Amino acid sequence: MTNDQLVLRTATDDDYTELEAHIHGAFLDDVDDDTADLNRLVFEPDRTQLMTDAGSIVGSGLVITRDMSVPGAVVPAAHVTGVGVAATHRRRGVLTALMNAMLTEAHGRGTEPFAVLWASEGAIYGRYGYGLASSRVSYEISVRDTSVVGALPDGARLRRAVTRDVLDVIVPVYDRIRAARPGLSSRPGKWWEYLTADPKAWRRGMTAERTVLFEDDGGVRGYARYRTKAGWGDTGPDGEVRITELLAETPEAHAALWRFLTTIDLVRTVKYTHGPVDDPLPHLVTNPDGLVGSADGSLWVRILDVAGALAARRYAAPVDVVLEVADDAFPGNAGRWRLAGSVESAEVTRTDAEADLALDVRALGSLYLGGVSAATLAAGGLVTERTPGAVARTATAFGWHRAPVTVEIF
Ligand SMILES: CC(=O)SCCNC(=O)CCNC(=O)[C@H](O)C(C)(C)COP(=O)(O)OP(=O)(O)OC[C@H]1O[C@@H](n2cnc3c(N)ncnc32)[C@H](O)[C@@H]1OP(=O)(O)O
Repeated sequence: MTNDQLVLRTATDDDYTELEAHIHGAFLDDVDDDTADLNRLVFEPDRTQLMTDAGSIVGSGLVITRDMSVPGAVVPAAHVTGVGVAATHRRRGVLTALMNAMLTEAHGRGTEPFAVLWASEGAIYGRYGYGLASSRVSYEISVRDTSVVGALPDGARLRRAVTRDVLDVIVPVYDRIRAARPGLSSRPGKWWEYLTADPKAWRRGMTAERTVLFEDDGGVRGYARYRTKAGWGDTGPDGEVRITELLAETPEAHAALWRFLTTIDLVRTVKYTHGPVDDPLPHLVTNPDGLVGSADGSLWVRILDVAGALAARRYAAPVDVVLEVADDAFPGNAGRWRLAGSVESAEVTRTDAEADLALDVRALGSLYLGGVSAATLAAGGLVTERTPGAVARTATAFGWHRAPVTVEIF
């Protein structure tokens, strides 16, 4: 027994200031005067769940309304963030209550067939039906050992700018790339304003953010947002470039942006933490050994509506398969589903037919963005093959020609 007076409720606009302090506290930080109002730009109080104790906030979970690209489609997805429980109130089920409330609200809308989040710690979210669905590659590039060489194509040029001054040209580039790349999120409303606000507190010892644009006859075809830091060591200059995001629509733009970033005078190290696992960079540099890359998990997907989610995406090869799904939290997802899909269309219906594959909703979340193979999960015992050959067929169909990537931690 405790003396807690815990109340679970939806936030209002008036909760903002206390909520900011609470979330910063949960993440071991203080609210900075410069940034205190920034999150308000993207705050959705009516989708924010709070736990209060005697009226004070002790737990939070935010859902943000955005779309996410999936194989062959762009789908509304509940973007879950701002999860924090006060250190005084941990390990007694507050997160579980908040997560149930967030997922129930998103499920009840009927428009978001899945929820997605970045985990602060990978051990937390599997229990709520989230599956690890993508990885990112973090590069630390020693530019003395490797770089991208070559010249700008005729008619092409690079231009440097303050990011906020060139939103009119980079937003369309982002949106065109996003439409075809699983894992990228829409940036509706004030998202761009928020992401490019560039307050000092976000710089962590680096310069203000700059953007380099690649332009050719077709207009702006790629950009990289980045910061620099001067440094001097015993053997001379030791500067650093940190890339915020790099997006290119053409091979020329991709190569030119990386060439620029890996050949800036006085720079010895280039860091980027949002590389896609299928980035051509290792094949372009003069020496791939100079690219120190480590992959770790990024997006976690929770399927809220099996039929809606599977019908929303497309499949790399024709597939006709019966999936038997287990889902304790949302029983409407459980049972057998027949998926008939291809690159053009997908249909999902309830069926009594024998299952070809059996899997938990968590495994389905891992498969959803096309970044984790059904064969990998089957090898781990997380997908069970009931019909011989079903894993191979499903692995091919659920895969995609571009790996999921996310260039922003939301
Ligand atoms: C999407 C995002 O926003 S990610 C950010 C998550 N937030 C943070 O990391 C901030 C610091 N941490 C916290 O605020 C809290 O510890 C939280 C939110 C991670 C967990 O909140 P709690 O209220 O303690 O979780 P709750 O008591 O509901 O735990 C539910 C289960 O998760 C487990 N769990 C909770 N946190 C962790 C963790 N960090 N690592 C492993 N297991 C965990 C609990 O042991 C419990 O397990 P059980 O179901 O087997 O009993």
